Amino acid sequence: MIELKNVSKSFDGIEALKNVSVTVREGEVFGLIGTNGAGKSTLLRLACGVFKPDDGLAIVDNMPVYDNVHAKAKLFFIADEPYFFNGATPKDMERYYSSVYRNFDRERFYLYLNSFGLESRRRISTFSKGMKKQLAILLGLSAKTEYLLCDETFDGLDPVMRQSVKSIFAKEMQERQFTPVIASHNLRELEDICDHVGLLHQGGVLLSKDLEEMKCNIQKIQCVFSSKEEEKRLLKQLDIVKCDRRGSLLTLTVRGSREEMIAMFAAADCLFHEVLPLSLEEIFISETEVQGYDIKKIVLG
Ligand SMILES: Nc1ncnc2c1ncn2[C@@H]1O[C@H](COP(=O)(O)OP(=O)(O)OP(=O)(O)O)[C@@H](O)[C@H]1O
Repeated sequence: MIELKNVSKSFDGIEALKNVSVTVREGEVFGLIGTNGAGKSTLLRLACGVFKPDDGLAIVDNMPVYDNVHAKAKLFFIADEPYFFNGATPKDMERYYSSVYRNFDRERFYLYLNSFGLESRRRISTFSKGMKKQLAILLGLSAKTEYLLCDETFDGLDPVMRQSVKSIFAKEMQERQFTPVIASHNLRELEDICDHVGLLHQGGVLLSKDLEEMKCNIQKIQCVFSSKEEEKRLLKQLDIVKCDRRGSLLTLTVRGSREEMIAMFAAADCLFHEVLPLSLEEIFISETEVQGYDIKKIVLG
């Protein structure tokens, strides 16, 4: 488990994080979302012991991580601009990380490299930005650390690559203790990947919740009512977050459980109704609205 307990960090008077507490449990994919400058990189750097908190504690598996090689050996951090040695090839980087991480799986690294079509002896400086990100992910996965901290690593990966990385994450999570933490400024980049999402805003945590838990509480329903009267009657009973109308077709975002909605709409006089899946953005709109925030001003959809 990674625990940040009341951590604060400032840089020359700029408060990057203020009294932030976050817990990342083992075996879940933790998404960290926030706009540019919200404090995501600072939080990840505190979590992996690159920075020392001004106040509070960063703990990995019950060990303070700063200046602690045992705790640090459990983490691999992929920076937003991955660092590679000057003139290095993927093979050179493999050699380096093999010497740093004692469980580094060389065989798997070359298998991954091959399946991603990256050449082991080509200079990394000739790779595209996306290829560099892929390589950083493959090095991080092959290091076999329990925690993989990814700073904007998914942003900019093409859909096919995202899917491949997602499947590898799922496979690794099945095979061993593996907990990825993925920071992004874009909710869509985290869609379908995360089990838990923490929202950072102006150096503080606005919310930190399980996606399943959030999904249980909000539903999207498309429906056509048999009459205006029936529409009015049912809408009055619902806790509506959003209502879009196209002719007689209504698309409603409503607070409540799926079972509750199915029962209400089945009992109502509808010509048609269907409960649909919600996007992460729609869930966040509802969650942050309760706290008086406009999500569109906090993160980019
Ligand atoms: N080394 C540093 N020196 C000075 N200020 C810094 C440093 N690192 C971060 N900051 C400041 O701390 C705040 C949080 O920055 P941070 O990089 O953690 O945000 P972020 O959420 O990762 O942003 P982005 O999405 O743009 O990468 C910003 O105001 C930034 O200017």
